[in-house]
Amino acid sequence: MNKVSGYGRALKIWQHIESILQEKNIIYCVHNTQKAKHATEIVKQLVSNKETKVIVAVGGDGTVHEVINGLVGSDIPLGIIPAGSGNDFCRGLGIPLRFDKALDRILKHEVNIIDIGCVNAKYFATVVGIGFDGKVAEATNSSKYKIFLNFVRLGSISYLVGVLKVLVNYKPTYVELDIDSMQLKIPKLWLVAVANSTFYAGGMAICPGAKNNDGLFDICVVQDMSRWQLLRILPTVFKGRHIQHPSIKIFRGKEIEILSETPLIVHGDGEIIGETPVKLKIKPNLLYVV
Ligand SMILES: Nc1ncnc2c1ncn2[C@@H]1O[C@H](COP(=O)(O)OP(=O)(O)OP(=O)(O)O)[C@@H](O)[C@H]1O
Repeated sequence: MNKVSGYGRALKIWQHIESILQEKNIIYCVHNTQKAKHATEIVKQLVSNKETKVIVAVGGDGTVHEVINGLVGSDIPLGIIPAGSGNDFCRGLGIPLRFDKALDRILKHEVNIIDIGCVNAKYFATVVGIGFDGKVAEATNSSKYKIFLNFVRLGSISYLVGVLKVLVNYKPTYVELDIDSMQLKIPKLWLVAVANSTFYAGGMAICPGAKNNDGLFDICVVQDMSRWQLLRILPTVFKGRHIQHPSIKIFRGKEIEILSETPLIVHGDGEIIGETPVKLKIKPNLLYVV
């Protein structure tokens, strides 16, 4: 449980969840994260305990990201109580965003297996974003407006505000992109989004065809566009209609490498994970989820 997720929302949600668990006489044990990346350490310990039946992340996509990085390779399933700002992993899996419904789903215990992405030896569940996207994640995660928007229960639009802020000064750059055996040279790249599931940034359907059980990444490349054009297509991303624009291309592949003239910020599941160059690989059927 990450009480920082959703700027305090997670703690309130957990209190409700705990009373339901007690009412239903369900045996559980709660571990609170004390710092960034702590969830990975906690989960690594839990997977070696034979009593562990399900590991439930109570938090946002950042918490899920950390939990996955401790859980992959284990056959213990992951459940999620969405309590963050974006909750895009849940959207992609069809997990209800209401905590009580999400708990009902966990308690039904219908186990599915999904693919997981690997980026420079770290795992991610939803989308890795490079370039403009990385910059937006960086600006949003450390912003005061994210705190405010969470406070007024509008956390999911904080990434949208980040987009508008970064758009003013961001300069597209030259990038080389290898997708399996295909090589692309892109002179004015805004962003590359490599998706294991459809959504990022609080419900934007960046790769509307991405499925987390097909053994493939969907890759969205946005290039050679004016700021004004980018701004105009932004609302269409929520329905995935941006892919009809001639400057936006969707590819599919299993192994991707991205090289750039200047280092570009990379996020995975909304968490900053480094800079280019990056190598990505899909890992089919790696994570059990309920
Ligand atoms: N005790 C803690 N103190 C400070 N930060 C923490 C603590 N525990 C976890 N974190 C960090 O909190 C960050 C935010 O968590 P999370 O992503 O779950 O919430 P969110 O940002 O509100 O949601 P979303 O990612 O869906 O927008 C993560 O990067 C995680 O490393």
